[in-house]
Amino acid sequence: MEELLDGLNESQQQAVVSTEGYIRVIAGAGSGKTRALTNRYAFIVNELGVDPSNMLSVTFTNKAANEMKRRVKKLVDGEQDTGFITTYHGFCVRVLREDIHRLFYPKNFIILDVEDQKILLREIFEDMNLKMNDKTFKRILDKIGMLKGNTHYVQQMILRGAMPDADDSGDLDSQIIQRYLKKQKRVYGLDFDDLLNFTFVLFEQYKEVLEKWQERLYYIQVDEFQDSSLKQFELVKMLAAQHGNLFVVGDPDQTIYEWRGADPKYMVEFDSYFKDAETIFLNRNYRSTPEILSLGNSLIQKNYFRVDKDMITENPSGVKVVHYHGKDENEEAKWVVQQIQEIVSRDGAEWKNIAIMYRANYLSRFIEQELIRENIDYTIFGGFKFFDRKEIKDALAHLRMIAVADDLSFSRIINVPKRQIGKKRMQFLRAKAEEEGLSLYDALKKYVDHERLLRTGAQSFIDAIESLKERQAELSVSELLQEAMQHTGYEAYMREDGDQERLDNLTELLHSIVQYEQSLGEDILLDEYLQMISLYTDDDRDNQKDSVKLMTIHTAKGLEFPYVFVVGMTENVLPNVRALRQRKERALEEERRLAYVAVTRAERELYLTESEGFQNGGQRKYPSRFIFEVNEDLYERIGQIDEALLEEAKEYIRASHHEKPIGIGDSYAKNTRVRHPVFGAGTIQEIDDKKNTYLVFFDQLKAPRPISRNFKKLEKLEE
Ligand SMILES: Nc1ncnc2c1ncn2[C@@H]1O[C@H](COP(=O)(O)OP(=O)(O)OP(=O)(O)O)[C@@H](O)[C@H]1O
Repeated sequence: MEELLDGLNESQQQAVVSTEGYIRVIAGAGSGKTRALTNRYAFIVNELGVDPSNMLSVTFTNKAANEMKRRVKKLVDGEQDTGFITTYHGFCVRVLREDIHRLFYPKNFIILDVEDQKILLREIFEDMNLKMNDKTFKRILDKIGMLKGNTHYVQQMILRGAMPDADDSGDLDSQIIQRYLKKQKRVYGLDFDDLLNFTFVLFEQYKEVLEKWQERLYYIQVDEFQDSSLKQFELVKMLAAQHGNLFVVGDPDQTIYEWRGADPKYMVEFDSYFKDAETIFLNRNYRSTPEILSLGNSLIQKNYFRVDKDMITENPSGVKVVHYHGKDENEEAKWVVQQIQEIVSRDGAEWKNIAIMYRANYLSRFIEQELIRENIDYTIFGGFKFFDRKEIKDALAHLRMIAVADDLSFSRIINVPKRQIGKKRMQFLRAKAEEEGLSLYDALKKYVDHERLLRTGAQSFIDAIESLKERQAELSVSELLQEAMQHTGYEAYMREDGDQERLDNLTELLHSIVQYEQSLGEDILLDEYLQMISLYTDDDRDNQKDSVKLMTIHTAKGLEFPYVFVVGMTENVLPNVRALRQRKERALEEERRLAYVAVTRAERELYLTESEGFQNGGQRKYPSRFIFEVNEDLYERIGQIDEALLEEAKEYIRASHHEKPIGIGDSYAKNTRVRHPVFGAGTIQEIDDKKNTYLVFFDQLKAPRPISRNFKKLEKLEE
């Protein structure tokens, strides 16, 4: 027990031992929530004697899940199954693998990523003789996403047997979408939205399945809860209903996915959903110097819709934060790269200790050019879609052929390398498969001696796959992949192709599997591996190489680096002008939270940079309002901003957007009784006009808290 509490502060310890009931932990940036969550998991297993299969631990990414598994394994008996440390989607896959047959889907359904979705759409476009381009794809994918915003469509997909022929009566887009659903059903593929929706439908229609999971999961904990969507919240709420143990951790100030449905409200109003909910605050930051933290605090205070909480730190003082202003993009890039070189030679820092962050992918370009010029090795996180690369998808399709032999994987590799099975022969196979209700692979096996398939590589392909299928149990996943690449001739084909980068990528894939096998310390099953990979998203790339790391702020979530550069801090970029146009003041707050996330990634030194010039639309570039919002004493400025430009910038900012959200809360008099969504009831003790705050003495807290007068959720209590 001591071991699990050792080195934790009082609030962290409280979080670890709070196992029963509904509990929310509001944990600020760098406050050690990962450590608290991991130790809590171990506490429940080791000290309460609960089996890990009775516990669900939801993380935001697969990478976070793997990291947590690794840490948990060190604390609990290594043999324990940690399969329920997973993402929302990963959990849904578990549920569906057990019971999806009730919805007339096979248990080995496949998971479709965006690339797979595009392949299906491409086929449809071909069938319908339509021209395709990226824009149409995106439009259709967006529409499909909208259709899948609720569960109504699921009913249509789960009807027993094949779906009826596409109805060609609607407009073109809806015809495409109908065909898409039908194709999806044919390959038994579920995309990310389906995973959640099918789970909901399953739970709704088969109460016993829901009850089974409710019964099984005694303890549920959720990380990054501020970024949960309504559906995700409902899912955990439903699951926790039986045993009533739901523990959520998050930081409302770091909600950065509102644009895709996340809502910090479930965190902020947690106690209105669950009456006896307890709240624990983690507000000691272990990551950053006081200089960096104060700047973060000063920035995020400008948000109206938030729970007021200042982070504190006992870390030793460091250097001041720097705002660099350059005369043009070139100068900005040069300055950043020069600083990086200085940091390395001055502090003996490693390249990988340095991160460059930006609001949008395209902003990496000007920095990249300079890094290349100076011969500095760098890696782009996220933007580089490793698992979307052709050779990687091909390699994984081979593994899928061994595991499920689904039509998508089959179509992908049957003629790579060339086996003389082109369009015509594929049409023949498709027709046979359709007529007889077979998969393409089964149709190939059945008709391999048919004259249409003579003089093709069909037989040797079948032999290779079948022999690997037989040996599946005795080989590890990495061995299977290696053998598949050899026996099917894929590796030889790659070698002939001569693209070294592709070969390197294949080696890297193999390497990553070996590493994964080793880090888990247990054998993984092929099915499990494939499932994990198909749930991977861009956020999950891990990279230990000693190189400077470049990434968008979204990708930086949850990470930390000794030295951080936030580049392109220009008005209209951060805050992003399009987001502002679409969602007005809500977006401005989200943009500010993004800036806050970026700033709070830094441990020792933080640099905010921007430069003059013109934006794409011809608009003059101004420094971001977020720089002006921060108290000036908190940073040092390098580079001269002309008076005129400064005035122009401030005028532009004043004029362009609402200064304050509409409908700000009323003004209350001294001694008014109020209710706060997190702190509960309290009395206004004083009003500070200068800071525009109320000093409120909350009944359940020992010291008063300053609450912004603009905070909308401070309600008057009628007593
Ligand atoms: N009790 C502690 N004593 C010393 N260091 C700690 C303690 N708790 C956490 N840390 C360290 O503080 C840093 C931040 O912790 P962690 O990454 O868990 O923060 P977080 O709350 O997830 O942050 P964020 O939400 O900003 O991503 C880590 O380097 C961690 O090792």
